[in-house]
Amino acid sequence: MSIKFIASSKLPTPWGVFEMHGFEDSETGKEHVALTLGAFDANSPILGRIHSECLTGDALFSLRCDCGFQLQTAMQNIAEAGQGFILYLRQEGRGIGLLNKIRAYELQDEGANTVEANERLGFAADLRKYDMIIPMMEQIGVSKVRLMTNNPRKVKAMQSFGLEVVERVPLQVGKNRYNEDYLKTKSTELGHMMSEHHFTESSKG
Ligand SMILES: Nc1nc2c(ncn2[C@@H]2O[C@H](COP(=O)(O)OP(=O)(O)OP(=O)(O)O)[C@@H](O)[C@H]2O)c(=O)[nH]1
Ligand SMILES: [Zn+2]
Repeated sequence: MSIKFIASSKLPTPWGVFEMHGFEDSETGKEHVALTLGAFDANSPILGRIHSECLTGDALFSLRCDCGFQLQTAMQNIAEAGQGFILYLRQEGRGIGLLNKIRAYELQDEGANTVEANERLGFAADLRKYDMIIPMMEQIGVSKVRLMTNNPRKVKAMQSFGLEVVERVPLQVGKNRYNEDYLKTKSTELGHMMSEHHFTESSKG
């Protein structure tokens, strides 16, 4: 693996002033980011999120998915807890990239679900890998986590790297009429842990 820490700076946001840490993956050319808030004690579990890039949801306010809502809620939860981290991983479109995601959306506009669309384009449903988080977690000094996610793959990935997931904190926010089917497919075909009950609530850390 070829992840190198490059630099840190402040990142003021509506939820608080985070520290932003930049990393370079010389193998893929990807630039990953970690946000941290507060001072970490190595022995206590830290509230955090691993978030995969979604330009459409995170930056362009798309209602096709829940990504932007999850990111904002995670930042808010961290601010309320007074400490926490977000690893923002540049693996757009579950690893297929932005342009292929737009191709997949085109197929979804014609009736395919999110998994079928990937498969019709010749991709697996989820191409993401998480090994870049090992040096990122080491750099920010966190090894015990309360992980905000509904995705069991993220929990398993962390555990397989020797990181301790003390608790999974559900993050079910942002359901709307445009992403209802997408969220259903995530739950039935991608294994996401979602309950109807949580859809409308923001999950508090
Ligand atoms: N290929 C594809 N990617 C999508 C689609 N909708 C969203 N994505 C991508 O799916 C990824 C979602 O990542 P995360 O927000 O980390 O979440 P997750 O794996 O759903 O798990 P959670 O932690 O429960 O949110 C992002 O990379 C999005 O760009 C889609 O219809 N097709
Ligand atoms: Zn998204």
